[in-house]
Amino acid sequence: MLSRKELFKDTLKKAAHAWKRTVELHLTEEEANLLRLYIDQPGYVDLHWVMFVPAIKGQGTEEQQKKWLTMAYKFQIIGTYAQTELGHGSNVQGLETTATFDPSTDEFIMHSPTLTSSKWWPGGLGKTSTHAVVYARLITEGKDYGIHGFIMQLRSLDDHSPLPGITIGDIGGKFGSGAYNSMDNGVMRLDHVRIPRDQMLMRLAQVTREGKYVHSDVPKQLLYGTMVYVRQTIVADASRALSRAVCIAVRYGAIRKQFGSKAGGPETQVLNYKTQQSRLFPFLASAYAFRFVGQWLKWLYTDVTQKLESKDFSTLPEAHACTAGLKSVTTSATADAIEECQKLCGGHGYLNSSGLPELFAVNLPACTYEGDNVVLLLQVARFLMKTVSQVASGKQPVGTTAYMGNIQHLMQCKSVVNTVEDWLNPAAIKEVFEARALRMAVNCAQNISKAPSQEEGFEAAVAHVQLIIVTKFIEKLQEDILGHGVKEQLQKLCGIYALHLIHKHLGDFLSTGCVTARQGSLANERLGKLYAQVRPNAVALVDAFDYTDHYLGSALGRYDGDVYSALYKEAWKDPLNETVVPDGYQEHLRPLLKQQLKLSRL
Ligand SMILES: CCCCCCCC/C=C\CCCCCCCCCCCCCCCC(=O)SCCNC(=O)CCNC(=O)[C@H](O)C(C)(C)COP(=O)(O)OP(=O)(O)OC[C@H]1O[C@@H](n2cnc3c(N)ncnc32)[C@H](O)[C@@H]1OP(=O)(O)O
Ligand SMILES: Cc1cc2nc3c(=O)[nH]c(=O)nc-3n(C[C@H](O)[C@H](O)[C@H](O)COP(=O)(O)OP(=O)(O)OC[C@H]3O[C@@H](n4cnc5c(N)ncnc54)[C@H](O)[C@@H]3O)c2cc1C
Repeated sequence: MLSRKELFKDTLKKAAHAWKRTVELHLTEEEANLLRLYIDQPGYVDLHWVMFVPAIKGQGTEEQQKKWLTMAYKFQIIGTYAQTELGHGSNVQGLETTATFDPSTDEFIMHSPTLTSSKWWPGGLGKTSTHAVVYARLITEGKDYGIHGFIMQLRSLDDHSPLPGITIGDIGGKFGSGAYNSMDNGVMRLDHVRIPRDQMLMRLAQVTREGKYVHSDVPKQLLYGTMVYVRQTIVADASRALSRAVCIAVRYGAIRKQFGSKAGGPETQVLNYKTQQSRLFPFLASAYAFRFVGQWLKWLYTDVTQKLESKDFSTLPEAHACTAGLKSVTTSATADAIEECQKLCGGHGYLNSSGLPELFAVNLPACTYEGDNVVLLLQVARFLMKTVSQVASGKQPVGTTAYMGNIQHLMQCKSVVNTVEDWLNPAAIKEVFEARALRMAVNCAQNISKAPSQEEGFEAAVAHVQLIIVTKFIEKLQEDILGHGVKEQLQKLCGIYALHLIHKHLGDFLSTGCVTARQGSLANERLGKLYAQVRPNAVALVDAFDYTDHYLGSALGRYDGDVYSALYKEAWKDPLNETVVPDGYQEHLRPLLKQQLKLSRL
């Protein structure tokens, strides 16, 4: 119910309090991150910790890190990541802001040459950040060397006013009433602003005192390293958001009753309807699947980072493909699922007090920020096409594409499934996912020379990423899992995750010849049985996420199931209910009613 200004101020207050507690309690970085999660409101700190600090860590020299990170870690400065412009977001190489080296003063001149070169979107830029890593075209000795990162001070550390030559503001209200409106996404124009040469982030490339451009012996893609890092964290965010929505919808589904009473008996819990289960349980399974793949992705990222430190860049393309692909598939599925959970809760799901509208509005932009999901999947397609051509020339693929090495078998195999029970076999499931992904990638690679099709590449990328998620779920189940019967429940969810994808993408599986129509219908039959088996434990499976009522913020998703009293209480909190007769009655309602009354008496 807060206005934009109040909401923004509230975010500042919460962030300042969280930082105070972080310091007082000597929280570790991991604990401090958890604190941000509990605050649960997008704010400038996200950009400071998730992008500004990592950008300096990844692209700054040791000296630069020492200088800037020392201040950033103590919150003496607040930073953001200023890459996107009004005219270009996806196409990073198309950015227009310039950083022209002036050897006479040993400075860069930072400038926005056009309206479309205005920085547009960076979180925290609008009203909060004192500093930013600004991405701009480096020009020296008259030559344009493309996009590089620069540290800029934006606002005075004394009175917070923008420094000379810098025009900054907020870009305006965003989707939803609360949601991302707590964040001051900003616009910035630079008018020949001078910064010292040593504020260019110089780990990947340097400009010498004389103005000579020198590139280090590291891949230039490391410039995109911060985005790889954040995409990896977004997968974990998506799984959390999805599990919150599912928790609300499952708990409410167990409370809500409609129809089906026989001889005056109780009505049916909506969760018992098969249609409700077939819409909802795939989301429950996806929430677990995304959590497991997110844990694996975190491991992959750490592994790649360690390799990069010892100058082994071999796994960088795979890390890019995995983070880009998983970020896309998990955030798109999550946004769709939250919206569907709202429908699964009927009319009450549309109320703000259900918690679902806010959850949707906060998570929807994850499909766009940190790389539009379609653009990122096209990057995965590019990686797959390269891998296919390497396999064709005899190179053995590794990591998540290792299955492509089994090309002879996977291009021809027919699924071994013959009965409904056969679809319980993880090896049978994995084989059809591998065969589908490989065949789609190979078909796309073969067609590229004839008529390049973006959609074919996109679909092949989706198939590959879904294979990764299914595989990581299956691998998780090979680990020791504590708790009586827990593994069995997870096996059922794994089955649901994989089989619902076969159901959804049956066209792909049929057209690539991986499964027959009969096998497809056996998969559906198996899926129906799994839904029935999961139903008795559905509430326990969402309770296992261990969310407090406060964190869930939903009248429908309450742990105690006392949904109706909660909805009733929430309704009375609405400002419209502060007075019995509404504001506006005297000016607009009363005269109207009186006039109609007069007319009717004539
Ligand atoms: C004591 C301690 C106290 C600590 C206290 C802590 C307190 C804690 C408080 C808070 C913590 C917060 C908790 C964390 C919670 C997480 C919250 C998450 C919130 C997120 C907020 C997000 C904000 C959003 C920010 C943004 O959106 S930033 C902007 C993002 N922009 C994009 O993503 C742009 C997308 N476009 C691109 O990436 C590129 O343009 C492109 C599409 C990849 C194309 O690139 P290019 O033009 O160069 O073309 P290509 O020719 O296609 O590529 C060339 C080759 O490069 C390869 N490539 C491309 N990208 C990469 C990459 N990233 N890595 C590696 N390689 C890459 C590509 O494959 C090509 O290779 P080739 O071999 O085929 O040539
Ligand atoms: C809430 C939010 C926070 C953000 N925070 C930041 C931030 O802190 N810092 C920052 O720098 N940026 C930030 N951004 C910007 C964000 O990174 C960009 O919006 C994003 O990268 C998408 O770029 P775009 O807006 O240019 O979309 P566009 O590329 O213009 O996309 C428009 C449409 O075109 C399609 N499209 C584009 N290129 C292709 C292609 N090659 N092939 C096929 N289809 C294509 C897309 O799929 C999409 O449907 C934020 C954005 C949002 C929404």
